[in-house]
Amino acid sequence: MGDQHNWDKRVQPALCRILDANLDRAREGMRIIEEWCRFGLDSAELADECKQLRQELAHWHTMELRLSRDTPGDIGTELTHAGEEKRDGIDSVLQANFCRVEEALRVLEEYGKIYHPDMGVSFKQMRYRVYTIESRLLAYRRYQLLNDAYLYLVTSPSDKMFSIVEAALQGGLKLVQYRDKQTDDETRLGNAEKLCELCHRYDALFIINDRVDLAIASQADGVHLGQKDIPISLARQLLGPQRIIGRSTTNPQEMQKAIDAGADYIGVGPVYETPTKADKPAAGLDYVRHAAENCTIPWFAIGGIDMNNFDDVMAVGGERIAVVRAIMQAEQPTLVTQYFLSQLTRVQTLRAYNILPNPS
Ligand SMILES: Cc1ncc(COP(=O)(O)OP(=O)(O)O)c(N)n1
Ligand SMILES: Cc1nc(C(=O)O)sc1CCOP(=O)(O)O
Ligand SMILES: [Mg+2]
Repeated sequence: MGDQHNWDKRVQPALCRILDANLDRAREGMRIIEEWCRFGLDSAELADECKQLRQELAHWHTMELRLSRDTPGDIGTELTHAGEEKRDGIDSVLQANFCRVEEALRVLEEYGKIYHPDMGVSFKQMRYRVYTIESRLLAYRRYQLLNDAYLYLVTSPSDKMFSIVEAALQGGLKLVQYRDKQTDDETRLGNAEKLCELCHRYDALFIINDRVDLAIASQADGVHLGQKDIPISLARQLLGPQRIIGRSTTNPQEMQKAIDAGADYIGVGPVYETPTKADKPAAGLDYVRHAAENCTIPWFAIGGIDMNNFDDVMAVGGERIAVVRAIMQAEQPTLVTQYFLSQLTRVQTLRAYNILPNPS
């Protein structure tokens, strides 16, 4: 009986300290995530969900738990590891804090079960809500980046592929597609993983041409499918709602079908004949005009676009462009990227002020 009493006297304060420390950890982590949802993504809905979770955590953070705190006597305050000091960008801040919150909630769930009958279930539910926020936040961010991307680089095989892509990213590019019809799958997967890491380092989206399996394996942000690739509905089943799916279109019927099937963006082309896709006859500027008037999702004019004919594409309503050779074969990919981006912004601004008439 005496032993039991002594044991309880030791366990109870330790339990309270564990719960107090992990409630703090979870609340702080949630706050960091909430700030990004609010100021970085402008998402009132996600910020509100984070806030509600913080409030539920606060509800469990009772005076008894707070009073158990003994910071000077906590041997853990001195313990850090290298990973805590290093953050490469927003993604790594968010990832670190999601891990922190999820771990803390797991600790709260396990130890909470012996402190209060409702604690285990409550923290388990919170942990699943955090997983959902994590997935939604990733998807939200992807779609926001897609919406903001006006220039799309589609790669072609080159010994200098990585340095060209990096140069374009340094110029401000935010959307890259890995297109490679020549290499074996092992090399393709290796290239895709490397490009994905590179793009994410620059906060840019990474899409894979044709191959859903490689998109999943390389953690790409999405896939681009042509008319002869698998249907969008199947790709959606495989990729889920959080990854981007693009579709090539050559005429108004294909455009409408892609929109109805749930494509996130479409390619509109080939605007001009192009050696990069020699087997496809040009769809021409009329199709660009049609897309400008009717397309309800982001669309990229593609095929033979360069600095010389850029204005012609804009004159019929072009808003976003996708290019291969114009950047992959440029002597100065950073400068060409900057040129296109500045021109695309200029067109947007002139249209917003009605200075550049919208084509009829
Ligand atoms: C942005 C963009 N638009 C169109 C295409 C062409 O896709 P597809 O018709 O499947 O032809 P391939 O590129 O696979 O030869 C694209 N890749 N990207
Ligand atoms: C890959 C591709 N798809 C096209 C389509 O219209 O579907 S045109 C194209 C190639 C575009 O290359 P470049 O910018 O070198 O002309
Ligand atoms: Mg294809």
